[in-house]
Amino acid sequence: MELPVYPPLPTDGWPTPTTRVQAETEASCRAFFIDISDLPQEEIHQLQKAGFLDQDERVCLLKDRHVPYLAHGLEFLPAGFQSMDASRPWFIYWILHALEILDADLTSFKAACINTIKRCWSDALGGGFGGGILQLGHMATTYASCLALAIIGTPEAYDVVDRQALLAFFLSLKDPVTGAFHAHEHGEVDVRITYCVISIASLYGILTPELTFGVIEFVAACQTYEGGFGPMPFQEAHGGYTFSATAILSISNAFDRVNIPALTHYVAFRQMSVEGGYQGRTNKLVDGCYSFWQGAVPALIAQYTRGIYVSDRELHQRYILMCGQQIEGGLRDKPGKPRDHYHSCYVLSGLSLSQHGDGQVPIVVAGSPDNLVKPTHPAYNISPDKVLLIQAYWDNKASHRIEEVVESMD
Ligand SMILES: CC(C)=CCC/C(C)=C/CC/C(C)=C/COP(=O)(O)OP(=O)(O)O
Ligand SMILES: [Zn+2]
Repeated sequence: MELPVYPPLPTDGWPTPTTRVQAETEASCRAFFIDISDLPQEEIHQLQKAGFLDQDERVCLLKDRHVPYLAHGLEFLPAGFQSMDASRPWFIYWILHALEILDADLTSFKAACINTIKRCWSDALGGGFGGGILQLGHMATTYASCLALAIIGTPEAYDVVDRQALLAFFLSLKDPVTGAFHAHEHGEVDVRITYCVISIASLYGILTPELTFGVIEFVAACQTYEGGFGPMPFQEAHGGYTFSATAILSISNAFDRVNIPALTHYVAFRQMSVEGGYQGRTNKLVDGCYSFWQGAVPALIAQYTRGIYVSDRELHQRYILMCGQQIEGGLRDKPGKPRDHYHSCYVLSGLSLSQHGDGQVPIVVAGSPDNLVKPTHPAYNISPDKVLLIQAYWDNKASHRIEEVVESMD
């Protein structure tokens, strides 16, 4: 008689449920990796008619379907998204950024986006932008609001932000023990929220020593034995936090404070060898949003990886194009999952980074050459031009202010 194994193994023949779902995911991706040379001519014609293949039988980014899906999301959300009423600035950021990557015209949305974000400022409730009108200010929705205004990129948009009130809001949520930041009063403290503060403060010209005090020490303490970063010291490394930590280090020019070879190893091994996309953490499944959260790291550390860009960019783009697109428009986590605006934003951001790298490596465009999209800044995830524009805007204001003071002294 065969002896039992404690605890009992699953009865479906797989050693663990994790092994089973990984194998299922690989199989579902393989089904999408069409080898054109294997297809009958009739099927090729159908895929060309559907817009998925171009005349030369190369896979296409369905720009003409993603743009209307995204634009429609600003004006209408299905009932199933009701719980997202506390995420209005997030929708605005996700959609505007995805549209800017696709080089769509944002003009007709700008005024209503500015009006919505303006009304989310939470004056009576302690400052910050909330997730909706009359909602408590929160660091994550403040981050999304300020990024959306930076994408809109006009003085009217920038001036929605009272920078002194914003700085006061940030400082009110600084944790005196760790130097990191709370998401809201009594809320969680982690490296993601700290990234929200550091990136917005650096875009809005308010990155003061009081704000940055202790931040790099906190970030360095979040690096784990795997080489990635967790939300807090001694917690599991994950793509969302690894991006946040790496972007803070990039903005602060502080890579000398962490173990870069370990980080390089971590991010290189989060790219899945069969699927081509990224997993969020070790032994978990591929997901399109990590095309950005993990996929930004090779760009952020490119100058420290001895001329090697630590991502297989062709394989990555194959995952995005063949597994990440919904044929009706919109992008997704993986085959079998429905499209949504969060994934549309981060899958396209990941595609852009995979194509452009850190801006110093040659561009790689998999599939049709028309798949080329606009670049995104790997640390801020808005257009690099919009980063320069907003930073120049505050610099100019500061120099005008200095001129006024000097003139008043004459
Ligand atoms: C700047 C900013 C707002 C950053 C957000 C970063 C981010 C995406 C964090 C993810 C947090 C997390 C622990 C997800 C795990 O979810 P899961 O267990 O469902 O997913 P998994 O299986 O892929 O790990
Ligand atoms: Zn995801």
